[in-house]
Parts: sequence; C-alpha cells; structure tokens
Amino acid sequence: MSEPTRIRVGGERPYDVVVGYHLLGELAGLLGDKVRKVLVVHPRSLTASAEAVRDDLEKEGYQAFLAEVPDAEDAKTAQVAAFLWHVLGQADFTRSDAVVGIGGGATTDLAGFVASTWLRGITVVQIATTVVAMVDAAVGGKTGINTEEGKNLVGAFWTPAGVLCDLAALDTLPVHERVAGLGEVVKHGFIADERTLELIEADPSALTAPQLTDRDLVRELVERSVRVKAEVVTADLRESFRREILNYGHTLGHAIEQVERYRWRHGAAVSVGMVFAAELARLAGRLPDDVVARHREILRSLGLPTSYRADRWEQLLAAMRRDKKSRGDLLRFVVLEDVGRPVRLEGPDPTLLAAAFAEISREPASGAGVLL
Ligand SMILES: NC(=O)c1ccc[n+]([C@@H]2O[C@H](COP(=O)([O-])OP(=O)(O)OC[C@H]3O[C@@H](n4cnc5c(N)ncnc54)[C@H](O)[C@@H]3O)[C@@H](O)[C@H]2O)c1
Ligand SMILES: O=C(O)C(=O)C[C@@H](O)[C@H](O)[C@H](O)COP(=O)(O)O
Ligand SMILES: [Zn+2]
Repeated sequence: MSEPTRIRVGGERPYDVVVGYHLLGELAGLLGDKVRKVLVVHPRSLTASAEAVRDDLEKEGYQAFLAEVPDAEDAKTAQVAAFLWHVLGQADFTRSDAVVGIGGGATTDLAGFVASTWLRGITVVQIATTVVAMVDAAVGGKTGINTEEGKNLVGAFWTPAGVLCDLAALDTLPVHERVAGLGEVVKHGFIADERTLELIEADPSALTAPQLTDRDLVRELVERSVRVKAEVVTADLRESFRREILNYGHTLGHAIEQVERYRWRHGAAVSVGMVFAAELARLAGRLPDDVVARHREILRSLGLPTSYRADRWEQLLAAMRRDKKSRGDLLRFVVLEDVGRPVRLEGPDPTLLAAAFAEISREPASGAGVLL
C-alpha cells in the first residue's frame, strides 16, 4: 500500500488528517504522550474495529475503555451524551485523558461534543469510517447533538488532535451510505473545487458500484474534499463568515432531515438542499441555468435525490427558521454565482423561496434507494 497522505489543518491548534490504509499505528502519535486513559466511542456496527483499537491502545500502554452508543442519528442526543459523561466520571477521566470516536459523522459529532464538554474540554481523536465522516464530519471541529426542535442545535467548536481516514473501512460501508456521502463531496466540488465535479462526471458508475474497484479515484476524491474543508476551517474555525460556505445545501437539507425524523441520510437531504439553493440563486438572477442543470445531472448520476414532496413546505419553512445562519427573522442562504463562487442570499422574498421550492417539488420523486 502507498504511504498515507497528511493534510494539515491550521488555526489555534493545528492537526493532521491522515488518509490512507491500515492507519491504526498512527493513533498513539496523534494522542500524544500525556494521555493515559482513552474512551473509545463506537456504534455496534463497529464493535470489532473498536475492540482492535482498544487492544492496540492497551499494547501501547494506555488504559482503554469501550463505550457502545446507539446507531446513526439516535446517538446525537443529550441522553447519550449524559451516558458518556457518566462513563468518563466513573472511570475518573482527567484533563490529560482522551476520547476516540470511531464511526460515521453521527458518532464523531457525539464523541467530539462529549470531549468538548468533559472538564470543559479534553483531547479527541476521530477515526472516520464513512465517506461523510472522512470528507467532512470528522474534520474541522464542529461537534454537536440534536434537540427535539432541530438538528445540531447544541454543540461546540472543538478541534480534534488528529483524524484518521482509513480507506479500508469503506469496503464494508453499505453502498447507499457511500452514495449519500458523495453528496458532501459534490458540495465541496460546487463551492470550491470544480475538478472534483469533473472526476465524478467522468465515471459516476465507478462510485456507485456495489464493490469499490477504483481505489485511486476514491482516494483522490476524499483527499480533495479534506483539502477544501481544511482550507476553510483553517481560515474560520468558528464560522464567523467564510465557513458558512460549507453549509451549502444544508438550510433545506437539515429541515428535510428533521421533518423526515432522520430517516433520510444526511447526504441525501443535502443533495435536495443543493438543488433548492441552485434554483433559488437562478430565480434571484444570480446563477446561470446550465449550472443548475449540472447540479441535477451530477447528483442524479450518483443516484442521489433532487426533489422533495410538495406538501411539507410550511413545516420545512418553520424548521429553516432555526438554521444557525438565521439572524432574527432573517433567513440566510449560501448560494452560488458560479461553480466555486459561493455568496450569501439574505432575507429572500417569501415568494422567491416558494417558487424555488416549486421547482424542486413538482418533479417525480427520485433516488429513493438512499433515503432509508
Ligand atoms: N460536524 C460536521 O462538520 C459534520 C459534517 C457532515 C455531517 N455531519 C453529521 O454526520 C452525520 C451523518 O454522518 P454519516 O453519514 O457518516 O452517518 P452515520 O454516522 O449515521 O453512519 C452511517 C451508518 O453507517 C454505519 N457505519 C459506519 N461506518 C461503517 C463501516 N465502515 N462499515 C459499515 N457500516 C458503517 C453506521 O453504523 C451507520 O449505521 C449527521 O448527523 C450529520 O449531521 C457533521
Ligand atoms: O463544517 C461545517 O461548517 C459544515 O457546515 C459542514 C456540514 O456538512 C455539516 O453537516 C455541519 O454539521 C452542518 O452544520 P450546522 O452548523 O448547520 O449544524
Ligand atoms: Zn453536512
């Protein structure tokens, strides 16, 4: 296997995102030499991998503990966070100890949040095992859990000490999870890296086949996405402005996830959200027709959804008002003026919003395979 790639994320506490194969040997280096106890947080689907991490840590001289958490979005609750605080308390974790999150974005969001709050912040290292976690969630220090009222409404910016993206993990990832993750890859392509779009457009079927065969392509896409995210969060960790571009497609996307009670995959909801944002920009006279068409073509070529049922608009609008980009009554969207040129659209007229929604809701439903 080739050497791992190390992508540096800068800022107050710089760290590396390591992309490659069989990276377990890297973990101790990322934890550093002050850590003694490590809590490994994992969903049931990754028990064997978490046990391997624990055994390896024990061999390296750490005292390692496992904590199984519910799968997917069920992990991102105050109750599950409280369970982990209890485990940390019972095991006397101090400020020189650490949390390791191993899993998809739901697990890494939870593990990061718990690390950010325990004793007001202890070391966290993320081991990303899904496309979403590798290209997006585990990188950049946005951590969080959901509340009844919405997605990621509680959280903190807390940078990891390092991130491992072991591409071998993708061999066991169900294809619909891989495809959903490509939604975030496409997002990075539209906001900042047209080459990513070209690579996908050249052969989308290589990415949607039941077994991944083109490992070089996957690795290049993961690395390109991590570089986009690293550049943005290095410039603006706390989302004072520039980081908002990473939220492209999420204003409607998060609303869909909430309305669907998290039965939609995150990347699938973001896919519809990007088409909505593109239509909004077109109707506002800011984005040419061909770029909107390119959104639909590339997302459909991957089997991602580009439309949503017409009868939920009022619920979606209510959920969008709780988006973190909102300021008072002002809804704020990230839209494009072209590929690689994200801008803000603030307080669009309600008729414009409804018109953009009409553009995505009158199509027949598509991409149902990635929703559940
Ligand atoms: N913090 C951020 O910047 C950020 C960015 C993007 C997404 N997110 C969050 O990430 C979450 C979505 O992440 P996700 O799509 O990775 O979902 P997920 O964490 O729910 O994982 C998807 C499923 O794959 C399983 N799984 C994980 N790795 C596997 C593997 N290697 N083999 C087999 N099964 C595996 C999980 O058990 C789960 O059932 C959402 O909550 C979203 O809000 C956060
Ligand atoms: O890292 C960011 O910043 C993002 O917005 C990345 C998104 O893909 C991610 O889903 C994020 O969790 C959304 O953040 P939120 O602030 O809208 O909850
Ligand atoms: Zn996202």
